[in-house]
Amino acid sequence: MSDTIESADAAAQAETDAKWLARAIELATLNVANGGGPFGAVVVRDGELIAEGQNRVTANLDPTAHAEVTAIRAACQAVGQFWLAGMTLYTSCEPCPLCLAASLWARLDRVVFAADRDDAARGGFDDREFYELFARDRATWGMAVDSVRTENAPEPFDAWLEQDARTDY
Ligand SMILES: Nc1nc2[nH]cnc2c(=O)[nH]1
Repeated sequence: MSDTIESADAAAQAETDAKWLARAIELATLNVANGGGPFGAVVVRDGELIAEGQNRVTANLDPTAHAEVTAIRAACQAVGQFWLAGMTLYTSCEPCPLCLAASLWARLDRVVFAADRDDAARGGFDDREFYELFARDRATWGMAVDSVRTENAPEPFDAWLEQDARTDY
């Protein structure tokens, strides 16, 4: 590809990214006005909006209802699949570890964010704190994570592997 075509492609991509990030940021700010957290996200495929999401943690009494997770759930419902390969998640803020893992599980092609974990920290959110936590030994966490390996612990996986009709994901 020539340098000219490459830079034209990059410019078009930057314009597309800016457009969808603007919508994600708009959703985030609207959510604050409605009493929710300052996070919004959209899922896009081939230039088409598939789904939108806003943070619903306090509204739904659901600590996992982050904007990205809400958008991923809505997108999966919209396309009737549990994977989002070929799609991009645009989010108003860097995904926290939960949202990043959800993006990996959803098999998204790409994640694009505007504000970052430092902006979130300024707002009083623990995103950066949790990234730092994952980098440390679990023994240093405030939450105990204990492994109790019972004799039958592997049984569900035996059942899974023996299940010919299973749906892999
Ligand atoms: N990226 C992101 N970080 C958060 N931290 C708390 N809630 C959220 C959310 O919805 N999205």
